[in-house]
Amino acid sequence: MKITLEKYHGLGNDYLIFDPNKNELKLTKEAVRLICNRNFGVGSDGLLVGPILGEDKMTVKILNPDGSEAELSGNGVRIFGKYLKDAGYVQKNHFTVNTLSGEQQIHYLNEEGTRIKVSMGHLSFWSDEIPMTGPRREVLNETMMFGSIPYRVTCVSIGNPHCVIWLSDISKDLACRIGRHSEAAECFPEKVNTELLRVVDRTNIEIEIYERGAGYTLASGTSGCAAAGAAYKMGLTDPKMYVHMPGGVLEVEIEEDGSVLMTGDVGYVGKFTLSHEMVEQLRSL
Ligand SMILES: N[C@H](CCC[C@H](N)C(=O)O)C(=O)O
Repeated sequence: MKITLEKYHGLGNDYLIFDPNKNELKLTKEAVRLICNRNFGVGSDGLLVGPILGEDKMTVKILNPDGSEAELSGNGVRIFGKYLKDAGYVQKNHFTVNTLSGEQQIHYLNEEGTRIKVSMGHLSFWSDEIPMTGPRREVLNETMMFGSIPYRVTCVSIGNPHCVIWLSDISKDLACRIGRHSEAAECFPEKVNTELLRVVDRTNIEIEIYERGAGYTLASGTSGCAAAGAAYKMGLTDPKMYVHMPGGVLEVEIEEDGSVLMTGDVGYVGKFTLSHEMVEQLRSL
């Protein structure tokens, strides 16, 4: 049995694509963890399983390296959009991809499909839609304790849950120190992605990211959209801005109706054919 995986990255947020039309392997949580492991496996920030074809829809399952499934991944959907073009599944420059959180519109902005615009759906700050415990309210500028330290947080869903913390100074170290506490805080029944937000000016923000189910990453599309949405909701920025992350820059636009457009680059790393030994190990998990 031959298993091949294609590796892409969105601003350094790397994903492996497992195409079920080309690979026969039952993917258990343990198998996903091993494939994504940077020492014992191929290594990535997640796995994209698709296209799952049916009823003239193309669906992608988004799996974190801990084996959990995510409702949406901004970099993941952009990467998947490029794979669909590279693998010949689509010829048009504008089409729809189906995820757990709904349908995303993909627009190729160049012939190679390396620059892609995605309509990411709507932002919601309502606690029951994030989800968060406590009375139903919009979670804006609330004080929350992470690691016995108080932080002002704005929480938002864009299909997956986010906790945005506005600070004057941000760093990888601080993102990891806070993220370790916030990811699995009791008030987030489905856990949470955490972003540290620094507002540079009305059209530029900077973020550091600690992803649910993945930990620290160099970039995250949904995190970029969530942080941009929170900054705009707090009146700190214009609706269109550049989101600067350690891995690169995303363009994010918050539309009048609260829907979000995200534009950024995608890179192709290469194809991996797993060894017989690795395939047998995966089949045993
Ligand atoms: N870890 C996230 C999913 C991946 C998000 C990120 N890689 C992106 O590009 O949006 C979650 O569990 O909600």
